[in-house]
Amino acid sequence: MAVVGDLALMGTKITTPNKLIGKLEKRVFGVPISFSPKFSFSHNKSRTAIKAVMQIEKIQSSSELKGSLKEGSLLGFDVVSERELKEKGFLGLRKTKLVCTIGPACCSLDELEKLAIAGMNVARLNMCHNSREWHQDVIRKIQKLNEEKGYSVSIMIDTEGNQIQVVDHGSSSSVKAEEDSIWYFTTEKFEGSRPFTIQANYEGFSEGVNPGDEIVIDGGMTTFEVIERVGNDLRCKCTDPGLLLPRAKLSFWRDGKLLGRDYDLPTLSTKDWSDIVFGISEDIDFIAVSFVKDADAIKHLKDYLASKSSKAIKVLAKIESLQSLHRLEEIVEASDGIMIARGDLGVEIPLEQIPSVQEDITYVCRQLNKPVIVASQLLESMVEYPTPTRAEVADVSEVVRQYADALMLSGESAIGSYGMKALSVLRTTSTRMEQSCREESRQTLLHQRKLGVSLPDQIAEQICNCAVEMADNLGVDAIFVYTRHGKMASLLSRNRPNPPIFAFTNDNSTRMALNLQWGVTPLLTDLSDDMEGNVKKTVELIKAKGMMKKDDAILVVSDIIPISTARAIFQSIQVMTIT
Ligand SMILES: Nc1ncnc2c1ncn2[C@@H]1O[C@H](COP(=O)(O)OP(=O)(O)OP(=O)(O)O)[C@@H](O)[C@H]1O
Ligand SMILES: CC(=O)C(=O)O
Ligand SMILES: [K+]
Ligand SMILES: [Mg+2]
Repeated sequence: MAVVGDLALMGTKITTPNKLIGKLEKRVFGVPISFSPKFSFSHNKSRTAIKAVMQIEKIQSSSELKGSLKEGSLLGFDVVSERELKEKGFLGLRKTKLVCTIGPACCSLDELEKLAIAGMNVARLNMCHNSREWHQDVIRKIQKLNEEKGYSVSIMIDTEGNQIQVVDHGSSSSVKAEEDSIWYFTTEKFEGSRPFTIQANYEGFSEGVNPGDEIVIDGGMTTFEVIERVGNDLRCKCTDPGLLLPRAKLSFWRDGKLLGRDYDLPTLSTKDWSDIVFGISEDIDFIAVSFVKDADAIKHLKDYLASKSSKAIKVLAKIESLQSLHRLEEIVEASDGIMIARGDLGVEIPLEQIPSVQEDITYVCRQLNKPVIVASQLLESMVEYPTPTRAEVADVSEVVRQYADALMLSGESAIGSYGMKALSVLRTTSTRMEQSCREESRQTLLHQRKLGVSLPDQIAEQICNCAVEMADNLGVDAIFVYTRHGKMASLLSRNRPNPPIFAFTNDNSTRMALNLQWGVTPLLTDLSDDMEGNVKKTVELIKAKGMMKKDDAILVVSDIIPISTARAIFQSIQVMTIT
């Protein structure tokens, strides 16, 4: 071991394998590692010493490691990551996660397995559609694939939510509204055919709506002008002809602005609660809450889950209304992640605002360390056609360039004829853009919107910020993190490092939650209080699978490991080379 310098902060000796000295001197010590003055490395809490130590040390040869292997130790690599790693090496692992909406076009065991093989990390079930039995069947098929065939696909349910929409427009398919045709909007149920009548789902839909206001269908598919009120009903003229689809969404506008009406509809309806209870009983991993207005519903649901489910089901807030944009930060803070639901968002804000709103939400999520999914119409043309438009590929690339955690398919996989192809377009496009981001050293650009020292746990945040800076500067092959609840893994991911992050956890719900996190490959394994033992064991297991070779360099970050005797919490960064 060679001593290359003191880290002035703590007077800790920094030691490093000889191979890395050159790189270290030039690239780590050449670039100042800055620490916030607020940050203190060592302080005492009553009866608990918290100590953060940064050490770089060489871990010795494989024969030494072998001795620490416990018989029967397992390393929960999913078959897809394992294959990808063997084929493409550490740097070839895709970082951006992929979510697929499951629907009639992809719900057989065989089709679900094909999606899993093609890289689906999370399966989304939209509770707006289909029966309870259908959803249960899909969930069980995915769990069967995970258990019996070694995949690791997380399951998300997406609530129906409360929104104003068409329940009946006189047809089971789409209906054309012609220019100047007169239509009746009502909540009254009608039997059989009643031409030019649209039944809305909510009694109060016309409250506060005046003659002269506009009803916009599905964000601009068709537009009507209100001519008169007849009781609760509205008589309207079609001013912009177009299509009325089943379950089309209605929004109300005055003088070019959305009519901001508080409908007094709860974010989670009775049906949503019943779907949530169902989801808990089926052991799902994520609940995406539709039409979130503020943080209250999210907090309420999280409290409920904490009391009802032993597993940590993650709650994602869908940003798809104007109201949610006004309360963005509090919603992001309260939730475990965000979905930018561009479909409904485009009903509430002008379409040209979506790209910048998407960028802003993505930025807030990274600052607050919450994973973010960009959803809807990424490859919409592929619902019908086998190739995407160039503009769609450019959109997907832009999402990847913005470092969103995940991309989502909706109709493309649920009802489209080319779901597998669409997933493969997401995979190849994201891999390509990730590669060019690395090549162009976009880290520099990334740092222009520098991560602040903003999170409550400053020690963990600083350790992870420094660890990623080191990992990139040293050009290590992988980052290993040992984490029980996934916090350190997500803090590393937040910095969007060049090398992949292998997150070793002993908690299966942490593993399934990390499936949504950019650049993280979660692995289920036993963890003991002996940090050194954990590292040795996992390295050896990965070596045994032929995934690591001599001279590979790995940066190791450990989460909070209680050392029983000292009652201390120990967090560290280590660098090791495989000999
Ligand atoms: N489980 C399902 N069964 C039948 N059709 C489905 C199912 N899931 C999705 N679809 C179909 O796929 C299309 C797109 O799916 P998705 O649910 O993602 O869109 P969405 O309506 O924009 O979502 P949301 O209602 O959450 O805003 C839907 O219009 C629906 O026709
Ligand atoms: C995904 C979704 O709910 C939307 O885009 O509206
Ligand atoms: K939904
Ligand atoms: Mg929606």
